[in-house]
Amino acid sequence: MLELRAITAGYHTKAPVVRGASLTVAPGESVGLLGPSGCGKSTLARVAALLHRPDSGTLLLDGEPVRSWRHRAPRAQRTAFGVVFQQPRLSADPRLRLTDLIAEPLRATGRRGGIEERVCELAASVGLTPDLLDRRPHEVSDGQLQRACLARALALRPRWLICDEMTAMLDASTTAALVAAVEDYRATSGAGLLAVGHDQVLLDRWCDRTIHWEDVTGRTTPTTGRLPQASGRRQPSVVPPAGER
Ligand SMILES: Nc1ncnc2c1ncn2[C@@H]1O[C@H](COP(=O)(O)OP(=O)(O)OP(=O)(O)O)[C@@H](O)[C@H]1O
Repeated sequence: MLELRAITAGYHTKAPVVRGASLTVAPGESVGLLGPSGCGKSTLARVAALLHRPDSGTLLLDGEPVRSWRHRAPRAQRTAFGVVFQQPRLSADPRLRLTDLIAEPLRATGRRGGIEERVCELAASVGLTPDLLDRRPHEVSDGQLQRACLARALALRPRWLICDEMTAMLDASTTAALVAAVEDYRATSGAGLLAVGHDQVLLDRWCDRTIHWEDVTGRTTPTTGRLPQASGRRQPSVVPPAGER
């Protein structure tokens, strides 16, 4: 269980951007987090992934309070998370070939043997063809680079996936392919998912439940279900609804 309780966090202690946020993701559950731009979703997602220390509040991982963040967190906790961000070009070292980008977590955790095979397996799981693996980030499209970033996030077989607007820059078919790759991984691993985004249609179709920022900060109860017709936004037919996968 991943539990955030009354988290307050930000970049200046006198002016936190997240105040008293609480949410829970059960093992194997997929939760969508919706909210307007700038409300603090990414900050909260970074707290959940142990990448940003909160000013106050509690993060419980399988019932154990997390006491350290970033490199100070125990390896077993750090590697329990796979994180994919919105902008792959900001999270990929431009000097690395995609094969080395995907292998980064394997090398960082001291794996010696079988790295090449594991990279090939991961690349295939996200739909990256072998010819792309020798290229550097500037030689591939945003969608191809995001596939590599997802493969990197899956490299250590995380128990929790945090996807922070993973598909915001991508077209419908690449979005569908990435969501399918995440769901295939979750189906075999039982990993839980926190998917942050602006697109309620996508999150409703992808996740078991969708929570709104106001709910996370404590005023109403979580919601599920479909976007009202009045929104006027089309549902991307390429992403099967939760429950039909
Ligand atoms: N590293 C940082 N230093 C200072 N302020 C920051 C930093 N990162 C984000 N902020 C500020 O914190 C607030 C919340 O940002 P955050 O990225 O968490 O919001 P968000 O809901 O994810 O937004 P979006 O949907 O546009 O990505 C914003 O006002 C932003 O300007």
